[in-house]
Amino acid sequence: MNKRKYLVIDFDSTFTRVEALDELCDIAHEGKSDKQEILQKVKHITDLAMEGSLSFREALEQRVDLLVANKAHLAQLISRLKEKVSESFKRNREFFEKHSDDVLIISNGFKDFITPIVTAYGIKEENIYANTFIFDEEGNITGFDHTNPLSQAKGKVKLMQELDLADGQVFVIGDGHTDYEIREAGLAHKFYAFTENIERQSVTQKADHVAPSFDEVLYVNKLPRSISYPKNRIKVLLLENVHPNAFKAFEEEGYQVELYKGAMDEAELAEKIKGVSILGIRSKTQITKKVLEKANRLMLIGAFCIGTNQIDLEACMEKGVAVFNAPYSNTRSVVELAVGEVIMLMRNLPDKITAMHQGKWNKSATNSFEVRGKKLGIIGYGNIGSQLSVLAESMGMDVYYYDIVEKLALGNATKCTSLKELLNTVDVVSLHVDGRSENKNIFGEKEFAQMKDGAILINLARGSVVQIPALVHNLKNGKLKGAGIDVFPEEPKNNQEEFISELRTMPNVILTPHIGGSTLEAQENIADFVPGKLIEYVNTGNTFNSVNFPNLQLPQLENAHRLLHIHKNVSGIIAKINGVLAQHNINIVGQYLKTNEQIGYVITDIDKTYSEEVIKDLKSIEHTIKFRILY
Ligand SMILES: NC(=O)C1=CN([C@@H]2O[C@H](COP(=O)(O)OP(=O)(O)OC[C@H]3O[C@@H](n4cnc5c(N)ncnc54)[C@H](O)[C@@H]3O)[C@@H](O)[C@H]2O)C=CC1
Ligand SMILES: O=C(O)CCC(=O)C(=O)O
Repeated sequence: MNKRKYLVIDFDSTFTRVEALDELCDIAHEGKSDKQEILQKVKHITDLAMEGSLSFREALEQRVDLLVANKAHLAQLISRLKEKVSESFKRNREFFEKHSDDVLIISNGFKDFITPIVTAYGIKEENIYANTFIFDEEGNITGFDHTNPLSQAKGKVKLMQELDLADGQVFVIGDGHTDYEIREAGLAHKFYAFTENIERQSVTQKADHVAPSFDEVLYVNKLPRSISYPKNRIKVLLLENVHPNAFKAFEEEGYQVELYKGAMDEAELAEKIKGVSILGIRSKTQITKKVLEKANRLMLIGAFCIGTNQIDLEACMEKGVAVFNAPYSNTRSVVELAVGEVIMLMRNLPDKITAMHQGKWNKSATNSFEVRGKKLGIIGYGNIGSQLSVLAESMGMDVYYYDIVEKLALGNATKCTSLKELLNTVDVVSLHVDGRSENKNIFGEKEFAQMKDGAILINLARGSVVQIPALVHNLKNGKLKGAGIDVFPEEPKNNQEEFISELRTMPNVILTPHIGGSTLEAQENIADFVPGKLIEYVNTGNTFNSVNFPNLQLPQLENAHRLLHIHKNVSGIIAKINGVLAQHNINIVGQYLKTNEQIGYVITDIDKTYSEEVIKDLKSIEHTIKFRILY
């Protein structure tokens, strides 16, 4: 038979985010000149007691003496504490209401302010154990009831002995040493160090389990809870120095986040990816089958950039890993760099600048031209290419473009029907195709030969697109006037590795370390955009804008549980899902399906009551890739 489970919960810094006596002191000393000094003293005493370096009785006496508070201050404190209930307790109100017989508040604080706060959550008044203040006739706090065991050292232990909860399992949840003492005395089965508000190493190291939220306690004990999966269990790994806003967004959501400056190679990442639910990368990290094989918990990859050619999107799909990118956030930055390079190269500036640094004064107009009236050829008229078109035209350039799909010309741009036509026509070629595998090496000797003599090449797209030996050859033989290259077939993994390329030291060549999108604005935009997409997928299942999943935009989940089923795209899966639900008499509130060639994604919102059996049956439908429940 399942034993009864008692939850013994601390109040200060656990049920509420704050220490109530600190708050009371703050209220009572409002407007007084020594407020800060007294507050610091009270906080210091609280910390000493929590860490176990000062006996509780002594700490309590010292703090109550410093308070100088009265009943009116207590009323203000209660209003303040109502706003400061810990988030994970707040969202599990239903649990307290339904399990009120098994929840006990045992605190070294005071009933005078604890009772109104916790009873509002359905906790029974008779299950609240705490101290009580003594007041004088004017309502001033003059002391506390010294006979109460909770006002004494090891008070919680004494009280637990008196309570005798031997008919059940006892789980203590708290942030302080006095909570651990119950477990130490053998009066609890487990001590959960609660770290949602404060983490004390002296306490966590003694705990059976560290609980960053109350959801965690409920989850590990298989108790009903308001959210399907504790957010603190979601591990996020961010590589390649993504902007700190991304770290902040995930941390604020309650996830565990780890940040690395550089990229990782396959072996390193295959090791590191274990246990990670969300991976954030930029353009350097290769997500291969080998990495994915080791990714035992991975549900999401965020590309903090535009290109996703570094990710094996199909393998991700087969594993049920959704991928999102930032399709617009850095486009302007790339366009501005392209514009700058067109001007620089037309004026032969890289050579002029190098000469000046060597002390050579070469004032001459030879080989220097305006961009006005020159012909710019854009290959790949997507988000970047078309934006460049507009800016280049505004500088007086004649724009030509070539794309493999039909694209509407912006402004006065001229569409070319073949790559050859474009190459034969223009003075500057700027590459803005994506890094799909078909684009590997598409620009080689044949294409250079089709360019006008003295033309310029700019590649801010992908290093795999241009054949470097052919580029070097055509720079050396003077066919090209110059080049601006930001991306390379082999790029260093981090800023410590050397950049090795035949292009180094070539005349009139701008070499940049893949920084087309590296402006503070772009990185901030990306870090504001991508985490939002990933968090939304975790919380709602929304895949709108995913680059590899069928795109489903979903309504808010209200008063229902959501079943997310990812499966191989074979016929009859939705019928099987509905068959299981019908067999268990479950009412479907809403259902959404989208497929692509490889996978199907079905979302089913159902009434809240169902058994574990339903979940087991849904998970075991043949061809299921991933299944999860959301509430
Ligand atoms: N250097 C850097 O830091 C950055 C580089 N990029 C690169 O720029 C690429 C383009 O970005 P967006 O314009 O946002 O992508 P996009 O997807 O909007 O545009 C790419 C365009 O290229 C066309 N295309 C593909 N292959 C082609 C081919 N062989 N010939 C002609 N057209 C072809 C596509 O049809 C599409 O219209 C990204 O995929 C990424 O690789 C993007 C951002 C920063
Ligand atoms: O900034 C980066 O790391 C990569 C930029 C890029 O190439 C992209 O957005 O596709």
